[in-house]
Amino acid sequence: MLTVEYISKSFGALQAVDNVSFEINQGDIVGFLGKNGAGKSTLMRIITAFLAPSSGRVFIDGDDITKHSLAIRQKIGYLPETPPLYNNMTVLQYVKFAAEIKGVSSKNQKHQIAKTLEECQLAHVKHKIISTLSKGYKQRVGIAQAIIHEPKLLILDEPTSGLDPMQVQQVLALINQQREQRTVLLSTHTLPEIEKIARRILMIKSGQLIIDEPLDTLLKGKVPHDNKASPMTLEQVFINHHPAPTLTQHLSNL
Ligand SMILES: Nc1ncnc2c1ncn2[C@@H]1O[C@H](COP(=O)(O)OP(=O)(O)OP(=O)(O)O)[C@@H](O)[C@H]1O
Repeated sequence: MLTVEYISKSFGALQAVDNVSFEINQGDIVGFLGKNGAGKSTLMRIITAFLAPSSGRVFIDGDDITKHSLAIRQKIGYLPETPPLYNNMTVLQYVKFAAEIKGVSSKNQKHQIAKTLEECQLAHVKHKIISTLSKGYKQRVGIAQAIIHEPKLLILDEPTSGLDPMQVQQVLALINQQREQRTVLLSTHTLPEIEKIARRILMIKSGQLIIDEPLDTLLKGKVPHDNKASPMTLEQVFINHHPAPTLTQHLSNL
């Protein structure tokens, strides 16, 4: 359903995304991993048509996103790293506003808003002003605006960032519920948690895609440059691909 073909993006001399290609099928939950600055947000912004690539193309259901951008946006729900919330609105006002700008028909709005508030466990705070909510609730409001129009593809940029452990569990449970209805691509640094819900892992390093594998295969363990295989956690996989610099390398970077 999502095809990313040879995407590159430069900011001046910086190559933020470097010739990345992958496909995601309907119904997958895909964890998108990488160090800070690896290029995750940039790629997500390109997939959601918020940013134009320097080269390459993105297709959703076979349609080039640059050529069908309005229709395509209807198929995508996007939660950026900083949720686009209006803090002085109530939850209900904001979700209604999101429904309107995303083209939910007035006939369906009441039902759709109630369904989304229920799904995101926000019904009991619907009359609260967003600025008064905890970060976990705010993140769920961010997810509500992303799914209000029933998109087929949900792109979530670090949805668990800055949340306490309970809030992380709640947000991940909500994301996990989405698997029945949508394809989900989410970036995160909470690796033990993503290990519980993702089916597939993409890892990006310095703008390049270095891993695109089913989670099960990845956790069977294959140490780079080594033939040995032993089960490992996602955290170990990540660390193996991001070895700490040697003292000499560290000093030469100073
Ligand atoms: N608008 C921009 N102008 C210039 N450089 C940018 C811009 N957006 C991103 N970058 C740079 O591109 C690189 C990739 O950034 P990006 O935000 O995509 O990384 P990331 O993997 O999402 O990191 P994080 O986990 O910290 O959010 C970084 O070096 C960043 O500083």
